[in-house]
Amino acid sequence: MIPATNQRPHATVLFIFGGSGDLNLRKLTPALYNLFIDKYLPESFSVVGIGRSNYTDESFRERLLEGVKDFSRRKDGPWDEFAPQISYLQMDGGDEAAYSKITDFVNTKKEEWGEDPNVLFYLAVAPQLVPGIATNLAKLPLCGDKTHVRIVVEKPFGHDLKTAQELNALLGGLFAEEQIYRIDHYLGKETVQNILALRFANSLFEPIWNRRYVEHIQITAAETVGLEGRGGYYEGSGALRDMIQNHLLQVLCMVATEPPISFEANEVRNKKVDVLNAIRRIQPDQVNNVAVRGQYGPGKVKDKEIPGYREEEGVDPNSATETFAAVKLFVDNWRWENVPFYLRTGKSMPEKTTVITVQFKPAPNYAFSAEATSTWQANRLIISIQPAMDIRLRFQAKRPGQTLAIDPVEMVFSYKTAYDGQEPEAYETLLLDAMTGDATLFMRADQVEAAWKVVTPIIEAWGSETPTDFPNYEPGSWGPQAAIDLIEKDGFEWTTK
Ligand SMILES: NC(=O)C1=CN([C@@H]2O[C@H](COP(=O)(O)OP(=O)(O)OC[C@H]3O[C@@H](n4cnc5c(N)ncnc54)[C@H](OP(=O)(O)O)[C@@H]3O)[C@@H](O)[C@H]2O)C=CC1
Ligand SMILES: O=C1O[C@H](COP(=O)(O)O)[C@@H](O)[C@H](O)[C@H]1O
Repeated sequence: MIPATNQRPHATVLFIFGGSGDLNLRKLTPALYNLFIDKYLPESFSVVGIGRSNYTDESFRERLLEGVKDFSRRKDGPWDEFAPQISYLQMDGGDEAAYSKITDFVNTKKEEWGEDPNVLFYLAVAPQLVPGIATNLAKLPLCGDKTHVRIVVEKPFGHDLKTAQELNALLGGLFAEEQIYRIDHYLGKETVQNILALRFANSLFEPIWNRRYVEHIQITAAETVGLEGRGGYYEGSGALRDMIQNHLLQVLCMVATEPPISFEANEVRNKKVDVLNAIRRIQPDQVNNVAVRGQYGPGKVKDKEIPGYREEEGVDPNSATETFAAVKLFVDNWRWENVPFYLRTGKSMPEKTTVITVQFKPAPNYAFSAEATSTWQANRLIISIQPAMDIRLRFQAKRPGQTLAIDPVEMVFSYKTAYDGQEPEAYETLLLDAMTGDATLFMRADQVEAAWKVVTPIIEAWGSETPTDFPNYEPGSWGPQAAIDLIEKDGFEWTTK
C-alpha cells in the first residue's frame, strides 16, 4: 500500500520483460511516471524495458511517451526529467547468454549509485514464456540475493490447477516465496483495498456482516469492450479463467474474510485463503445449476456496431470460449452459512462497471400498512469499485406528507467528491509495493491454487461439452437469459445501481 509518510523505496533497477508490449505501454510506464511525479520512486531508479523488438533508448522513450499521453491519469508533467531513467535492452528471453547484459547493467548502476540496488524483474510476457525466463534469471549470481531481488509475475497464473501447481513448483524451486510477487491488479485498486477499511475501521458494518443479516451478495464486473485485439490470448482463456478465477474471487475474499489481526502480508493472505478453502466444492452434476456461460454474437454496444465474438481476429469460427460467466457460490463457514454469493462478468455488456452489492434481510414490518410497505426495497450496501468509486447505503425513509408512506433513499460516499479524483491507479500501488517488498496485495502460491480449485469443477464440466446455443447473448445486454434465471430462481435480481 502507498505509505502514509512519503518514504521512498531503496535504490531500484526494474527490468520489464515485455517492455515493448501493451501492458507496459498502457499501465506500467504510466504508473511509474505517476509515482515519479508524486515522488514515490527511489532517488536512484532505473527501468529497463526488455524485448526482441528493435528500439534505441531514445526511440523506446518516445514510444512510451505516446502511451503516457494516451493512458496516463496525468498526461502533462516532467516527462523530460523522468525519461532518462528509462533504457531498452534488446534480447530474447530464451537466449541464456544474453542474460549477462542484465548483470552488466546492474553492476553499472551499483557503481554509479554507490550502493547495492534492489532488482525487480517484472514478467509482462505471455504465460508460456514465464518458465524459461524465470529459469534463466535464477541462474544469474545476483538472483542468489534473496533480500534484494524479486520477481513479479503477471496473470494468468497457470491455465488450470495442474499448470498453476507446476508453475508454483518451478518458481518455488528457483526463488524463495518472499521473492515472488503474483499480480492481481484488482487488489491494487483503491476501492478494493477500501473494502477492508470499510469493514474493519468502522464499528457500524461488521456486526451485521454475516448470515444473520445479509441475505445475499453479488459481484458484477462488466465491460463494454470486446477483445481489443487479444483474441489469441482470450480464445484459450474465457471469462471464467480471465476474470472469475482471479479478480472476482479475490474481491469475494475481501468481502468475506474474517478480520485480520494485522495488515502484515501473510496474516491478510492467510485469512483470504481461508475464505477460498471454505467455498463449497461444486459437484459435477450441479454445475449446470450454479454456473452459466455465454458468448456474444454480432450487434451493437452503445450504438456502435460490433462483430460477434466468433468473427473477431484470432478466434475460431466455432469457438466454445465463453465471453460471459456467472456463478453462484457458498462460503461454508460460521459467518456465511447459506448466504449465496453471485458472481458475473462479461464482455460487450451495456456498461463498464464493477460493483459489489450486499443485500440485507428484510426488516419485520408489522407496524406499517401494506400500502406503506409496497414501495420498500431491501437495505443494500452498494460498493462501486469502478468507474463510479462510491459506496451507497440504501435504506427506507418516510416520504414527507400526512400519510405514512415509505421510500427507498440513499446515503452516498464518493471518492471523486471526497478526494478530488486523485486516486493512484492499481499498478502504481502494486509497483510501489513490489519495490518496497510489501506482498500483502499479491497472491501467494496457495491462494492461486485454492482459487483454481473453486473453478475446476466448472472448467471440467464445460470442457467436456460444446455449448449448442452459442452465441447466446446480444452485445449491449446483460448476458444470457440463463444468468438472469440463476439469481431470479432464488428470489433476487442482479443489480448494479
Ligand atoms: N495488456 C493488458 O492490458 C494486460 C496484460 N496482462 C498480462 O500481461 C502479459 C503481457 O501482456 P501484453 O503486454 O498485453 O502482451 P503483448 O503481446 O503486447 O506483449 C508481449 C511482450 O512480450 C515480449 N516477448 C515476446 N516474446 C519474447 C521473447 N522470446 N523474449 C523477450 N520478450 C518477448 C514482446 O516483445 P517483442 O515482440 O519485442 O519481443 C512484448 O513486449 C500477459 O501475461 C497478459 O495476460 C494482464 C493484465 C492486463
Ligand atoms: O485482467 C484483466 O482485466 C481486464 C479488466 O480490468 P479492469 O481493471 O479494466 O476492470 C480485462 O479487460 C481483461 O480481459 C483481463 O485480462
